[in-house]
Amino acid sequence: MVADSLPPAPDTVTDAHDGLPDSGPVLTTARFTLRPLRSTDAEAIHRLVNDWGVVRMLSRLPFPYPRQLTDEWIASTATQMQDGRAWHFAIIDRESGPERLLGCLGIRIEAATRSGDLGYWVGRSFWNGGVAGEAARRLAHWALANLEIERLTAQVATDNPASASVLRRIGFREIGVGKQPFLARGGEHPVLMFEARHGDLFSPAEPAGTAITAPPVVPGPVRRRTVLVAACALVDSNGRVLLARRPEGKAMAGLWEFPGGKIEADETPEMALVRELREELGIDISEACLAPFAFASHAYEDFHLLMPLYVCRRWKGMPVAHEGQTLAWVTSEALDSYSMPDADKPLVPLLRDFL
Ligand SMILES: Nc1nc2c([nH]c(=O)n2[C@H]2C[C@H](O)[C@@H](COP(=O)(O)OP(=O)(O)OP(=O)(O)O)O2)c(=O)[nH]1
Repeated sequence: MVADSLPPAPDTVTDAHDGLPDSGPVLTTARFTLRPLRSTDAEAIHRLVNDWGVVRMLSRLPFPYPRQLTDEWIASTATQMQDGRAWHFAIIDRESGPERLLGCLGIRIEAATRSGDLGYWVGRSFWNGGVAGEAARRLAHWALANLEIERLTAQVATDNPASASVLRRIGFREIGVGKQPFLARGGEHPVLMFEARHGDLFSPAEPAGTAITAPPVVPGPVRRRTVLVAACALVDSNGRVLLARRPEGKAMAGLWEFPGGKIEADETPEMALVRELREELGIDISEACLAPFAFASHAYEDFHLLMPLYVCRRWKGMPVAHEGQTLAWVTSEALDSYSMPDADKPLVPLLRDFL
């Protein structure tokens, strides 16, 4: 269990009310459903969390944990989600027949640093079954792909090695030690601090430890197929560039890219861009408005990307996301705060100087 986890401190402002709209994202893993909390979860949550073994690892909870605080906290989660301040979920076991709540997890957003703090706990009778890892991995992937954050943080009490290894298995990196007040323990306690960014998280298919295993030594140059992709920096009259965030389910989900796509066999790069921008954004550009600007040549693990980048200042229509992407008009000063694919990184300073 992560120290800075759920539920919040008793003095947290809450909007207690009866019954909650069951709205908000619902995520699934192989075994569990992660869904927004309901007022009817209170009894199960209180029973599981009001346990010294659980509470001592959660920084913000008193012990014993009063039932009334559970109700207030559940009510507050809906408001926090609506305001985009935090996203809380119940971990529901789908295999158990009638709904069985195993624990909770959530992410609190720190807008100023574009980061989200991950917290979770699992009821004692469900420990050692991989519940926290499976749920936290899903939430971490979802958050980095869908929320306005570029990194995740988490803290674990130093006497909670099981939780630290959950984070490592997901792909979190340890970045230091600190101290946190733990209400139930009546004072400060040392914590390990963790962080994960795009690219750190292991995919569900990757066996734990993949990233730290030394790659096999391959003699000679690695041969990869070259993929041709045309991309375009659309620049508006205020000098802002349009970036599109790759949606969940695609490779590099959550990273921001220049609109564009693969060049088909019978296409020129310009033809591909005219087609892609119509399909992806619903805008019409003319080939004559595409100014070649720079190119990326980058070795990804499974292919080599060759990507000409064009600049375009004139088009017809208003860009609208047609393929599940999120769009953002970004000033040149803000470009650095958007995580982009590795291939794009050398292009950003060139574009910033140009704008
Ligand atoms: N459009 C675009 N693609 C980029 C950028 N940087 C970068 O590495 N890429 C990569 C991501 C993809 O592997 C490939 C783009 O191809 P795509 O958009 O047609 O492919 P995709 O993975 O989204 O989807 P699919 O067509 O393969 O289903 O190039 C960029 O700035 N813009």
